[in-house]
Amino acid sequence: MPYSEPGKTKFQTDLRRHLRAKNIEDNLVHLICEIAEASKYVINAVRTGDLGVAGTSNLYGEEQLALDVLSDRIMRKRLIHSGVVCKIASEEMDEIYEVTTDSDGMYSVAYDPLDGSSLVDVNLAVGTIVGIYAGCDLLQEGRKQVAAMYILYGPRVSMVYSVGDGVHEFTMNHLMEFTLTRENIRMQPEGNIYSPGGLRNKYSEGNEKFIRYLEAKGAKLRYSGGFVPDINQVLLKGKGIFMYPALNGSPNGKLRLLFELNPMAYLVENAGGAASDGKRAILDIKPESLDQRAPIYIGCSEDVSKAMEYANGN
Ligand SMILES: O=P(O)(O)OC[C@H]1O[C@](O)(COP(=O)(O)O)[C@@H](O)[C@@H]1O
Ligand SMILES: [Mg+2]
Ligand SMILES: [Mg+2]
Repeated sequence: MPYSEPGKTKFQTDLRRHLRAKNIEDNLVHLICEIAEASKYVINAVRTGDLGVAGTSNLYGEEQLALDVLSDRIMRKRLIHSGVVCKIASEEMDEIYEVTTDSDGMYSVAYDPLDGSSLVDVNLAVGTIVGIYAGCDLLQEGRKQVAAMYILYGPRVSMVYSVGDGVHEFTMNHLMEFTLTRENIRMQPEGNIYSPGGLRNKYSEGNEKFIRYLEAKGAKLRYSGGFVPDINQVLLKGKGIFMYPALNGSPNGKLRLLFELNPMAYLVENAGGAASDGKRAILDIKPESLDQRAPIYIGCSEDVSKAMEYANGN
């Protein structure tokens, strides 16, 4: 048999090897691999776990499913025992969890353990979203993230990550290992897919006009109601826009800055796309609270610029 190096065959590059080539701290390599490991238990829970409610609610007052609670516990335990995390914030926890006060070489992690969990009862794709910061401050602008990733639990399990040096997709193989499937994903300037969240009868006139503009240029509607698969489609096809705008009665839209928007904005910007709340880049918003929400337009840069023009009534 011809010689092949560990972690790399003619067909496969594993995640750890890919990360090691990125010239980042060993602790960060370890952390990203630990999160990828945790996702194996989350997918197992999604595939075979209890689909019922947990009987509790999260800090947004939303009813938690048993799967939300279990996925959160799986992620949290893995992060606590990773030895490289000082603070953890989760969409399903009321407060920041402090693992240690020692900040030396440590990271903080904000995550949504099971995004789109209301879709599990109809067997649609869901995901886990993660943003990583160096040190122990979680209330920083998203631009300060040193890494972001999501795991998509679809017909296949895939993982997309960036440490600021390209955006890369890995897919879980039959041994539950993540192997490289697409490297240096890039978005085109303009797209032909649109994914509009929120009740249309609560859209502003500007947002309505933007939808009409997209339809007039021949863009196709593609909205599953799961942020991870919807973003994954826009990002991997490289052409499209996802939006969850301000709505009448919900000026900050629905999606959460720390747990959902910042990691996705980091990934999309690193792939050459853009993400805005209608006025400024998502990654430039300084969060004031854990549960902060923001409107979002995210995807191809020219489509996002156009959305901002319409949102601001130009
Ligand atoms: O039901 P809507 O209003 O279309 O909202 C869909 C959005 O809400 C979410 O389900 C919110 O996430 P959670 O499931 O983590 O609460 C996103 O995945 C999705 O983009
Ligand atoms: Mg979510
Ligand atoms: Mg969630």
